[in-house]
Amino acid sequence: MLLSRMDEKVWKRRWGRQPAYPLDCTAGFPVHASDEEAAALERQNIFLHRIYIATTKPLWGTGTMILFRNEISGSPQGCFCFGRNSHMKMQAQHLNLYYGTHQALFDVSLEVPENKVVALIGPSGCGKSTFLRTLNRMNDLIDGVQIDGKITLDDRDIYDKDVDLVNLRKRVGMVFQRPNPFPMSIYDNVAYGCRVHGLTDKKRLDEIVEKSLRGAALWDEVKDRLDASAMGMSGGQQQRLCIARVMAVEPEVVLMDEPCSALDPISTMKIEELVQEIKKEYTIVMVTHNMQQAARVSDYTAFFLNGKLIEHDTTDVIFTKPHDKKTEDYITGRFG
Ligand SMILES: Nc1ncnc2c1ncn2[C@@H]1O[C@H](COP(=O)(O)OP(=O)(O)OP(=O)(O)O)[C@@H](O)[C@H]1O
Repeated sequence: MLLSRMDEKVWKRRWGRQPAYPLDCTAGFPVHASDEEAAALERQNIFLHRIYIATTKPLWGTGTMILFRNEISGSPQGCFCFGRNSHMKMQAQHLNLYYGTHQALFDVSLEVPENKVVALIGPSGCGKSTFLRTLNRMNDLIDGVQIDGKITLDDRDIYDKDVDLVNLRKRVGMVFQRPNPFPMSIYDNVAYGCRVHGLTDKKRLDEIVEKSLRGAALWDEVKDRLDASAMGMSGGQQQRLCIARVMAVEPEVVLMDEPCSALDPISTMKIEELVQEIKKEYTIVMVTHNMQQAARVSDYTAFFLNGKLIEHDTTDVIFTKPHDKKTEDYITGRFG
């Protein structure tokens, strides 16, 4: 008998908090029981006497999973997840990628929870940027790239034939390693994407430009020179401008490929603060070489090596008690 739902009042009384639905299980065994089955268990007090809590584990999401085992046999009986279980905004499943005959990604499966920051780490050439680019099909622009596997955005495969790439890249925006403002005014940089998508109303554009620049913590610095060229800004300002430009089209996911690698420490700090702030509204996947940065800004960390995803977990777990020796060696600077 497996538990997946219990009477909420009973649960609340016992655990002092509301259970979260839908429940799920990452432990690799099913958790389905009807309400009647769960209630029947409760009536018989089976929950109390025969099943005990064996493990609590933070989930790849935002919840905690309690795994129940049979007290006598020790076999898993089910699990219960509480806390809010994040919606998985994007999921890669068994992804392989080839540049011509060179295979750069091997069977990568990774979930990206909504409104979280996922850091991709690993030594140079391990496939972080390649993986990042698969999330909005930027690799399609490279000749000879072949992909198999699946990547979903809100459960829809982004590699389906009828997916509109312009719309996909609006929903999944990208900030590059080096700030790449367009050679035009600050205002026009931010308004660019909206205009491409057909927005011409000046008042609406003004609102969007201001909101995006505020969102990118840049408004106060540039509000009096919106018509000045973006090329005259500092590197850190340019990178925040690029983030504002992405935010202006209201993406759901923001991909960042080492967004601070060309920036000084103060600009880096500003971008990190910005990432913390904007994750309330966006889901962020960030490639970084900087371990401290991954530890500071991300909720989850995925470690890549030689095109393989070695492991992924909460950032806390990856940095304090990784499961794989290779991860530990990399985190502690023994290689890479
Ligand atoms: N356009 C390309 N054509 C052919 N091979 C490529 C291309 N881009 C990347 N690769 C190869 O794919 C592998 C993964 O590269 P990728 O740039 O994704 O790694 P990375 O982990 O992001 O590295 P870095 O940290 O140095 O940016 C490498 O072997 C690289 O040489």
